[in-house]
Amino acid sequence: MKPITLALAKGRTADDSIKLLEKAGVPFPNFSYDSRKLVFYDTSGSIKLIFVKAVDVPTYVENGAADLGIVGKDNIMEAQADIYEILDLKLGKCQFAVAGFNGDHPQKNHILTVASKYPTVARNHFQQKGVPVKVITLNGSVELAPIIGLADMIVDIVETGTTLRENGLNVLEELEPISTRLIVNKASFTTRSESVHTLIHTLQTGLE
Ligand SMILES: Nc1ncnc2c1ncn2[C@@H]1O[C@H](COP(=O)(O)OP(=O)(O)OP(=O)(O)O)[C@@H](O)[C@H]1O
Ligand SMILES: O=P(O)(O)OC[C@H]1O[C@H](OP(=O)(O)OP(=O)(O)O)[C@H](O)[C@@H]1O
Repeated sequence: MKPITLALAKGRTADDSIKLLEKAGVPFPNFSYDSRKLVFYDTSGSIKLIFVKAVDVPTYVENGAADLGIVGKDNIMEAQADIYEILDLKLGKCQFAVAGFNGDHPQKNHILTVASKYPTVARNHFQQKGVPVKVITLNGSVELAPIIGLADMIVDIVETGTTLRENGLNVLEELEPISTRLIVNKASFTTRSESVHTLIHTLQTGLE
């Protein structure tokens, strides 16, 4: 039978995700960070793991290039992809937050500028509050934006709080808790039901 394809997010949660799969009884013995390989198979040959940039995992899954994906809730929310979110794998725990300088009082008629690696999340948050903002998209070092005056505040991930603290910023508002999730392509959920459900069940067992 054709293997099912699992897209695994590269980056800081990859190692724990591989360990979780291994604990659940799905080892990828050839997986190695040292090689430049991007495709791996489990021992049974029934799961094809593709190693992709975290931000791209929802795209692979939504378009059926992968049947399942392991990726952070941050990237799922930003992508707004039409997929099923099935399991909380409880890895990579952090939180979305609005951050800035405490005591900043925006002047009247001044439209707030918000910098973020997650422009859709930022826009949606302020839209829901009815606060008009201009969103500036950055790809990293987002905490720099309020310091150098590029933005009034940021929407970013906070884990330990060290990056905010070391840059003199504070959490102004706590948003969605983030963790790594298992996502599934909607068509695969039905057409590859048996293989998909076996992997879901296996991962569930690994979480216990
Ligand atoms: N402190 C943290 N900062 C960023 N992401 C975190 C943190 N803690 C957990 N995560 C989770 O880890 C995932 C991968 O983060 P990582 O920074 O490795 O990837 P990335 O955002 O694609 O990085 P880059 O584009 O800088 O390579 C995030 O999507 C998030 O779900
Ligand atoms: O609360 P903390 O434990 O300090 O973690 C949060 C920081 O980690 C992430 O940055 P990352 O290391 O991915 O760097 P980049 O986004 O600047 O590339 C995130 O964007 C914050 O800057």
